[in-house]
Amino acid sequence: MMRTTPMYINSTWTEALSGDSREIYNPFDASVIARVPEGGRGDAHKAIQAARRAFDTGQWPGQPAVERARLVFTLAEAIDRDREELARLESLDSGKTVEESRWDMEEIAGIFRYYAGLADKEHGEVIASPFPQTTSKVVREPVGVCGLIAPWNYPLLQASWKIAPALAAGCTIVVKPSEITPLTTLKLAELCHEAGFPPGVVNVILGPGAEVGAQLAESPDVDLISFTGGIATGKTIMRAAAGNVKKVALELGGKNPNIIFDDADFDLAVDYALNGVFFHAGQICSAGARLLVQDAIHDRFVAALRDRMSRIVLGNGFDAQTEMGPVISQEHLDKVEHYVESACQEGASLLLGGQRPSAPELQNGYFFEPTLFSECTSDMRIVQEEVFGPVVTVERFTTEQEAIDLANGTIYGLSAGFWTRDPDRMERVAQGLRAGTVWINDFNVYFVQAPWGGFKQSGIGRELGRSGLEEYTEVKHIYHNYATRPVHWFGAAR
Ligand SMILES: NC(=O)c1ccc[n+]([C@@H]2O[C@H](COP(=O)([O-])OP(=O)(O)OC[C@H]3O[C@@H](n4cnc5c(N)ncnc54)[C@H](O)[C@@H]3O)[C@@H](O)[C@H]2O)c1
Ligand SMILES: C[N+](C)(C)CC=O
Repeated sequence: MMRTTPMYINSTWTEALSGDSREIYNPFDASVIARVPEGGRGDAHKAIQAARRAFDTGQWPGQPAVERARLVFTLAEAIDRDREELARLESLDSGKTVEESRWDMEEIAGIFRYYAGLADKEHGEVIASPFPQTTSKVVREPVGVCGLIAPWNYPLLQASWKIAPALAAGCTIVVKPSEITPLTTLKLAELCHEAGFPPGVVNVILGPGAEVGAQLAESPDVDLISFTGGIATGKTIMRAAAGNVKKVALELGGKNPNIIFDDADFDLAVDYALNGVFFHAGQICSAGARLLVQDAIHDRFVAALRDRMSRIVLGNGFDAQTEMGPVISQEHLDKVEHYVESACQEGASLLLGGQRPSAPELQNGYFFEPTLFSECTSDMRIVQEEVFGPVVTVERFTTEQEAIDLANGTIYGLSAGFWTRDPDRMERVAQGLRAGTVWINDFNVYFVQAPWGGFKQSGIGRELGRSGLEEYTEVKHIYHNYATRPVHWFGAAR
């Protein structure tokens, strides 16, 4: 299957100004599945100008919110209709199992429905003015032109967390998917076209982050940049955004602790420890890749985990029996291997995996075996840094406070989970953990109604929920004096 899809700028299908293109690969076997334009700064500039005009002429932001809601809802219905095609495209492009991609598409349609529903629920607020014969009200207005930059691991899901609320709020958008996984976002552009968004409201551009993404971050014509991706890129974007003090929303990485207390439901905790890590071969920002296990159950837990991990079925995401696909690219595979080597050198005990699988049918793809390290300590790189692969580390602890301190002992604070039957401990530990999401007796749960985002260096701002819509609005206070009297303060005889 070979697709060729141009970029989408000002409601027009567009090749790159340079004429350059890029091949897109299936991580399962490194085969070429598509060729797309490779945009550059000039293409980004064109898209930004289209979004700027669409915003400044007011056609979209000035529309009644119910009208915007109608179009966002129409888009949700189109996504729902084409969800199987979208899911298959996502799996081809990212290597994740088609079953996982189906969940993503269901969730994505729900995200557009949710924000279509919220679009006309913003009523503003009347303030009790301290002055007579005046009124004071607070309204929310769309922030303007938004640059939306998405990563490769959940290409359409992460883009939709931005696109749906931005459109519902009345912003105009320039979307940049990861250059290696653009296919579902291009398909979404087709669905936006079909839904009938006015020209310039939705633009999708492609190309390398350091050019196209950087142009979005730097441009004085962009009012807000919302970015999901790695911490180093996030910092670069913050610096670039300083030029015009644009608003910045960042969803960055995580090194998420999953704490197993000795009073936990043992079998459930083992089961969910696997769910916490191995979806999409561990390439999840919220992967519970850092297990903290209490002394009394440590050895039994590690043995049970190792046993289940050894039975994970690797393969093509389109095969029904496949449980885990490849990682995204050769470059990423090299990075995972490098972390595994560093963990061995630092003294972690490799209990399983740690290498590429030997099965002949997996040799063309970017596969890595589920990998388990025990005897890990908090000073190891493998414990502190995001590996973003099918690798889990186990640290041992004795007391509750020690578990909290270990859990909080990284620069990240995206999510955290813990397992216990003690209701008092549930409250204490949930309060002690410094993370944007805390799961008690569960892991890796997210839904559109609840906010998502990170403490510490895991990010700035929140996506999803009402906060996800508020990110795309400016607060305006309107004060009206309807009985203005002279004050004669300056230059008048008193
Ligand atoms: N917090 C969350 O909700 C969340 C969700 C998904 C992924 N992530 C994080 O994303 C990372 C993996 O994604 P990735 O490898 O695609 O990240 P990345 O930072 O390499 O790239 C993300 C996007 O930024 C673009 N980009 C790269 N350099 C840029 C620059 N200088 N200026 C502007 N844009 C630039 C890329 O082209 C891509 O579209 C992981 O760290 C993961 O934890 C976080
Ligand atoms: C936010 N989430 C869990 C959907 C994807 C993180 O990579």
